[in-house]
Amino acid sequence: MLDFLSTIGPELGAGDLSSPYRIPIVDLSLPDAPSRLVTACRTWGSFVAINGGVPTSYQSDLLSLARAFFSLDNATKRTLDVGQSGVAWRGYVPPGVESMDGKMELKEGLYVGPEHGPEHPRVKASTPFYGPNQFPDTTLPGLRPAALNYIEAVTDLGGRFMDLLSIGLGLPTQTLREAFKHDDPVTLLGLFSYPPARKVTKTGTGEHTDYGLWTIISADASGMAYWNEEVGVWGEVPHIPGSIICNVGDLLDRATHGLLPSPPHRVLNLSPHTRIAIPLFFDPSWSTEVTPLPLPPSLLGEAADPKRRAAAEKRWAGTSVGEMKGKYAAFLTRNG
Ligand SMILES: O=C(O)CCC(=O)C(=O)O
Ligand SMILES: [Fe+2]
Repeated sequence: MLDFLSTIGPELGAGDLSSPYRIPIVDLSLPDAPSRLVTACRTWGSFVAINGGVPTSYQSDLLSLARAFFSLDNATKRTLDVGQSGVAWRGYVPPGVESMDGKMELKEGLYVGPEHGPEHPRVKASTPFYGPNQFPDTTLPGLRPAALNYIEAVTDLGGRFMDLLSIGLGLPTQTLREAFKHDDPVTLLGLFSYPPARKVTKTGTGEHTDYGLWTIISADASGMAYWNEEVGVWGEVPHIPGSIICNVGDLLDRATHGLLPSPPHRVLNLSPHTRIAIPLFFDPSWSTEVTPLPLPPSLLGEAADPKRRAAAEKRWAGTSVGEMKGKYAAFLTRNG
């Protein structure tokens, strides 16, 4: 893969709408949304959704409350340290702690999720990603309700993406929703702050792929780019207020026999302002038996094309989705 730093142009990071390589926009209110979504995912592994039905006030409220959270003093933020939450992985992550590519990242974060009380069977069983949230209720009481409203609306949207994808792949509408048990998805929301990079060598989030099915992102500025392996270019994500960025994760790549690639991506904030992004990681139910999807024969034929299959196997090698069997829970405990 080309190093993205060698492809950097003056427009990179500015979300240049005239760039020939940018992630396609899919208007979810139009009848051709299923086919556009599938084409975008097959080409880029990602798309920018507009008219998705998530109230724009939910996005803008949570983006500004997240910004307010990160401007709190360090001592206050550290009282919510993610380490205190154990396997639930909910709380504050200071800058420099997480790394996607082994290099120091500028990002700081607060992980939150749907509320699960102490009596929830998965909390009692110490299931990863289930457990109490750590919200700054005293200093920022609005953050909890804004995050919970946003999680609910975006989780619904994730299910809708599944339906559109089923239709676009020529399958009955409910196929993917049922295959991944999306009445009971595993979700986690990251609230992330990316200070200005100042140098192009300092990524906010280093190059990586996402593990699960979809990552669904609202952001208040540009800075995100996806790698297209076939063309060998970075595709910039245009910043359209009110839009929602979505990308395929490794599990959906594998479940679609490699037809929808999980794209390497990174965040590089070259603007002089801090960028806030709120990705929701949308995964199957914990109890899903994950198997490759029953795609129509024509698509299975395309996926079996030797060149395409070899590229897919290269992507899967060394990831937890390489061996596609067992419950979703087991995937997380394998190398991811
Ligand atoms: O901040 C973003 O826009 C996305 C971050 C990301 O890629 C991730 O957390 O997996
Ligand atoms: Fe990611």
